[in-house]
Amino acid sequence: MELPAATPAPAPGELSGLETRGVSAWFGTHKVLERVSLTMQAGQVTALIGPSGCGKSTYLRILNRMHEMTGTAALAGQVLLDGEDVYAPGRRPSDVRRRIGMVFQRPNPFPSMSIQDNVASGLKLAGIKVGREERAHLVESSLVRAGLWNEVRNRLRTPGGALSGGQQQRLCIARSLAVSPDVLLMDEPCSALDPTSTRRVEETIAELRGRLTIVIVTHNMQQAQRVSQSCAFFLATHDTPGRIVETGDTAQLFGDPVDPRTADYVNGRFG
Ligand SMILES: Nc1ncnc2c1ncn2[C@@H]1O[C@H](COP(=O)(O)OP(=O)(O)OP(=O)(O)O)[C@@H](O)[C@H]1O
Repeated sequence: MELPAATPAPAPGELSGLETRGVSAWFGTHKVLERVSLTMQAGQVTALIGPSGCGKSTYLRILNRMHEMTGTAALAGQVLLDGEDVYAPGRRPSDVRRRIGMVFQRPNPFPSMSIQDNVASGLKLAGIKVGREERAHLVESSLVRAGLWNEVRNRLRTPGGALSGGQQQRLCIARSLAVSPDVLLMDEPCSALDPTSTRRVEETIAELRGRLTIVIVTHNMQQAQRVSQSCAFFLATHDTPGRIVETGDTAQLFGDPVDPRTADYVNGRFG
């Protein structure tokens, strides 16, 4: 599947990269991640792959401080956005979540709210006040960047819930983009979509590359290869928590993996 070329990257220094150092995680006494260190390059798409239950979603939720919303959750290690610890004392989780947005497995627009209000709701939730004109501009530019503008420009006041599943997912991407995040986390964003909608979301990801940093969890090996430049393979066993087995350039990890467990997984021999 041919995807459009990435837009030219902004000047170096304008984009934020993300890095974790020795991140471990628990739910109660159950340790689910073990010392995960990973660099997610600014402006690139990093795919997290691995069998069910190896901790990919937990890791993603740690990156924007959603993990701590679960009562029993604990963690150790560091998450650095532009070199600064997002868990530093005094740093507000809501500020972190504005800079590091998230798109979920199932599209979750506000169904009875209009398309334009859905996009603008991200601003409201983040406490960002804008005038009417700027709001309209942000709604349009966010929908353009999410690849949805042409399909909805004549029905901005109709409910978000009336869109197709794929369009709803792109609406959720637009909602995230409206607050100008540095990083967009995507947790299996196409798993509830048909192949055509999946392709459209993948095109959107390709168009966003170079404009912000993207981290995507996917079970779809073809998708990981189509959309990402870097890849991390997670694995947990019956009695050991999830950890990274191998990380690197996507083409290399799929074409010439170093670890035999990576080779088995990317070639569909388990998981
Ligand atoms: N809220 C929770 N409370 C307790 N345990 C949890 C919770 N969320 C996840 N876990 C456990 O943490 C481990 C990792 O789960 P996680 O969802 O991060 O894995 P995953 O690799 O994303 O799986 P999948 O690919 O199936 O989504 C699993 O053992 C899971 O049961």
